[in-house]
Amino acid sequence: MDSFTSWFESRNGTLDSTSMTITEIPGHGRGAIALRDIPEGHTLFTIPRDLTLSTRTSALPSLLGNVEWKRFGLDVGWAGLILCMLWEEAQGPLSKWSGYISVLPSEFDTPMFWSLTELEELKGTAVVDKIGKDDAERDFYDKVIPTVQSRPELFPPKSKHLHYTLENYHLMGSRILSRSFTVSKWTDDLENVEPSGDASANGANGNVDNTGMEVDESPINGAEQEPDSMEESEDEHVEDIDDPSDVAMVPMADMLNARFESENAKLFYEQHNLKMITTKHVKAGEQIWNTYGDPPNSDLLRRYGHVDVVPLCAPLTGEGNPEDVVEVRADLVVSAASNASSEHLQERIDWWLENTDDDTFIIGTDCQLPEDLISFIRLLLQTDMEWEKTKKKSKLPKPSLDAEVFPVAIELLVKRLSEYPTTVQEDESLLNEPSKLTTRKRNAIVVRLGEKYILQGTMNELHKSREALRASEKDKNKRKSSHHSDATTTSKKARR
Ligand SMILES: C[S@@+](CC[C@H](N)C(=O)[O-])C[C@H]1O[C@@H](n2cnc3c(N)ncnc32)[C@H](O)[C@@H]1O
Repeated sequence: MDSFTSWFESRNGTLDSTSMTITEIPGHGRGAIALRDIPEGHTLFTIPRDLTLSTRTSALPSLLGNVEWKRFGLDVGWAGLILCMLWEEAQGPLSKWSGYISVLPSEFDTPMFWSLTELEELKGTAVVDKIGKDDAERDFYDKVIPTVQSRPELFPPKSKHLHYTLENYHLMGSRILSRSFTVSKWTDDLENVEPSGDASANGANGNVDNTGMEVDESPINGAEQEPDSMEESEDEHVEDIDDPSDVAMVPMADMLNARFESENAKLFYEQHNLKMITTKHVKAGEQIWNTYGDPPNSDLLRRYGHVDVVPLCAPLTGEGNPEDVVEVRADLVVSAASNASSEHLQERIDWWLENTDDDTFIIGTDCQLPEDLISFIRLLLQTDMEWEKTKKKSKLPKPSLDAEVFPVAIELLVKRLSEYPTTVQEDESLLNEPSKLTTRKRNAIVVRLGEKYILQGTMNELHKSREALRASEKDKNKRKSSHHSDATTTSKKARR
């Protein structure tokens, strides 16, 4: 770490080494530890914008030329930044970022690098379909290889097999996925900024924010020092951002780990610098945590290779990630509803997709059926006459949980649970013997068990609501009939 810190400071980064140090933390890789009590609002380190590594700051896009950059499709997605990182690495000590690239991790526990047997453990979860290995491979062959072959003076043929390999491409992609920030252009200077890909304008005016790591605009209470003009990075994952030149690697800021609701430092950005500032008092010896936006474990595992396990809130009990979710595909809803519904569903499904674009429903740890799911089930259950009315009014069915919806919803949850090859009990007993599990297997079990807890919890909540509905209907009928017999008695009395 010493050589990295020296490199960082030699490039005008500043680090308060009396307050924090970067060190190995068991189970977390490297992380930042407070060396003393640090007040809220304290600047831990500062990164000049031009020390961030992106397609705005690397010289490669301008050397290649904007027209060629676009011709090879490097302005779309992450291929451009990955190529910049491969190229910077190939420059060795001549690269401005050599002291940074050399300390980036070369091994990952993200599912991108799992064997097929390991991936089997994730069957049924939201992870498997989102790994994106094939898309990355396509970009490598369609964009990177043709670019490299077109300019031997920039990419010497003998360096091809050393640096511009598919394996390295995946490695750089994973580094971006787990460590990058969103660094947009500084708004005040937008007009002065050259089109992206021109290194002369690079980095002069970018705003930074980590892949999942955040920055805040709100004033910091009790700030030891408060920068004049500061913005906080948005809680926006780099995967979702529109402009790929906003994706940036931020040396030092990416050394901080994160844990559910534990953030005590955050990256703020100013016109020329990015600053890591404490957002809470941090005691000596404590870890300094950034935030990755508290995603569900399925996303944490896919992007970062670890999971969060903390106490869960009612209606769930035990431990897991409170932000966990289960995805339920619309086609599974259709199959759960098929016994109870009309045979001609395709027209309704097409209408639903046209009107909502919703083909997946999300259930969270509150274990409540989402309104859009209830509305979709009701659409499938409508009589032909009701369906004609819905079409005419162009209005989604009301999301009310009625007696007809319950059996379909319960059937749906049973079907969704059966997509996992193991049961809750089997997973729990596997987790009870941690010494028999690899980290990857343990993490896969935590992800799938978290999803199953939600499905089971939702089933319990549904049974409770159904009982409550039955009881209230019974009550209503009772009241109706006693009202009826009262009325009969009264009228009999009146007749007498
Ligand atoms: C932005 S980097 C943080 C620095 C990293 N630990 C390192 O050694 O360079 C993100 C990576 O740190 C690790 N990490 C972060 N938070 C963690 C946590 N709560 N538990 C385990 N690993 C964590 C994961 O490997 C993740 O991919």
